[in-house]
Amino acid sequence: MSAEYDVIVIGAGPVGENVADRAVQGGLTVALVESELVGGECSYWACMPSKALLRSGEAVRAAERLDGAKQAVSGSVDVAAVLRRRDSFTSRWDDSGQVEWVAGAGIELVRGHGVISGEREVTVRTAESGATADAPEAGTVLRARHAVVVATGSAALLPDIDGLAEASPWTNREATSTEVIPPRLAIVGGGVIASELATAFASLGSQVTVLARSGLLSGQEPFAGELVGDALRELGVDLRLDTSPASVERGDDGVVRITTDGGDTVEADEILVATGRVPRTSDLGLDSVGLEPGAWLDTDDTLLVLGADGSPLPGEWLYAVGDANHRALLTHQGKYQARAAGDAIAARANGTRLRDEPWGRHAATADHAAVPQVTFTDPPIASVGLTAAAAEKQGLSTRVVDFELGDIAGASLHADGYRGTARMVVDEDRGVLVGVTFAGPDVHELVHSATVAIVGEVPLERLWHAVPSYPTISEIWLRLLESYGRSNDRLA
Ligand SMILES: Cc1cc2nc3c(=O)[nH]c(=O)nc-3n(C[C@H](O)[C@H](O)[C@H](O)COP(=O)(O)OP(=O)(O)OC[C@H]3O[C@@H](n4cnc5c(N)ncnc54)[C@H](O)[C@@H]3O)c2cc1C
Ligand SMILES: NC(=O)c1ccc[n+]([C@@H]2O[C@H](COP(=O)([O-])OP(=O)(O)OC[C@H]3O[C@@H](n4cnc5c(N)ncnc54)[C@H](O)[C@@H]3O)[C@@H](O)[C@H]2O)c1
Repeated sequence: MSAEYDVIVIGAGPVGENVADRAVQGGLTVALVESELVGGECSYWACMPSKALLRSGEAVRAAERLDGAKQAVSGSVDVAAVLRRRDSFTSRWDDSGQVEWVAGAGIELVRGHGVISGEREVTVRTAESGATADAPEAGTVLRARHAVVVATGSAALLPDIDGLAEASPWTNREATSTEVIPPRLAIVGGGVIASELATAFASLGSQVTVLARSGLLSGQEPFAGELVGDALRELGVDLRLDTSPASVERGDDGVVRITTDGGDTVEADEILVATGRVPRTSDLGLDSVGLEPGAWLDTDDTLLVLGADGSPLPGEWLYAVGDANHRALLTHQGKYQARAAGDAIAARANGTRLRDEPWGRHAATADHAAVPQVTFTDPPIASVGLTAAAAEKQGLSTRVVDFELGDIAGASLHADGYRGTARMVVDEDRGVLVGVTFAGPDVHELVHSATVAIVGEVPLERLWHAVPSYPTISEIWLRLLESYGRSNDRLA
């Protein structure tokens, strides 16, 4: 069986859904191929359930930090209610709502595992078709008139640790969909997933031990990891930094015993691996078009896949968006790429003008300059652009300004004993911001102001005229600019 469409998208996560939608809006016909649930990792095992597991504990602690409110808080988080709320956000792992959206958007959903079987050709394997990795030809063949888009996302990386694979470790999937809060949970890793899920499970009553090879959140400003580390310790988490498991064993009693590289032993009921991601490109037929199976897919800024010679494949037909291209492993950034790619495919197909210059409609320029991220720890870390260290590494002439958030009137009103730090990194040659980090309670929503300033390349002289309201935490902007200006001609 075969069928022809203008565009075939492999993977119906948030990013695949968006690229398909944009291509349809550009007047093209689109088949969207999905092997599991429409909505992808983000909806069912990542962003949504993890935030649902975190939010109730955060709300309770926010009240506990505030005199007058803390007296109203009795008891602890209701675990069963939190799990019910998580279940409602994942629609109990039922994708019919998203399937309905796909149909309403005019996209043709094809269930099954998509494999690139040649130029502009995808073979979809289903259990019924009898196709296998060795005999993929038994599947349904889809042909694309214009483009094939890889939006297959990423999966948890399982590090090569003696005994780990045999110990039935949890990945983000088991952790975010669990019905049981393990009394003792060991988490391997010190990045965003480890920090968020340590916060969530400690709030839900687990005794959590974190084994992190380096510090916490090491890709972010150093004060972020320090603040989150202190908060995790206050939640009772046993933080073992500069530590990795040397071996892991699950005994007949079900208990996981971890021997660390320092020779210590940690016992736990479950072990969660949060040590990074691998692309879901190993069984995707990449070798059929000269690409390396299992690798992240490099792209240009219109998201066209680049071959080994650094140029798009002949005929410019293969795109990669979202986690699969490793530009930024974040839903919002993948969806931004999807808008650029979907519109670029339509422009190329319709022969209309391609705006692929930096910051043009069809170029994902922000991936290089202004990627925002909120780490939903308690307190959260909200950052965009470059850290001070990354800016220095790029050879920029920078000035770094820090200010304690607790010294802002709005912050001290917001929570008693408010503790947090903000940093802005200024490119001194251009007089604009290249990076901003806020670390403190309820800073999540502040980050978009910084994103606008960076993307708009707003000169600091002009930013000075963006007056934050009193008494809000946004007054951090005034304090950062005052601190910068007092010893700098630009704002003197
Ligand atoms: C625990 C956790 C928490 C996170 N929290 C956040 C957050 O708060 N905010 C944020 O921005 N990001 C967060 N992320 C990252 C976010 O989940 C990813 O960046 C996002 O899911 C990427 O979207 P995607 O569409 O590229 O891939 P995915 O969401 O992984 O979707 C890919 C889809 O492709 C399908 N697929 C794969 N291969 C094939 C094939 N061959 N044929 C057919 N279908 C296929 C898969 O079944 C899946 O449905 C989190 C990640 C984790 C693990
Ligand atoms: N709120 C959000 O935006 C959010 C939430 C979760 C995940 N994500 C995305 O998911 C991606 C993956 O997150 P992640 O936390 O898995 O990866 P990561 O790359 O951020 O962190 C991996 C961590 O594991 C540690 N590590 C690696 N091997 C180890 C070992 N053998 N022993 C001990 N520690 C080890 C590393 O030192 C590092 O701290 C992130 O890049 C992020 O973009 C985003």
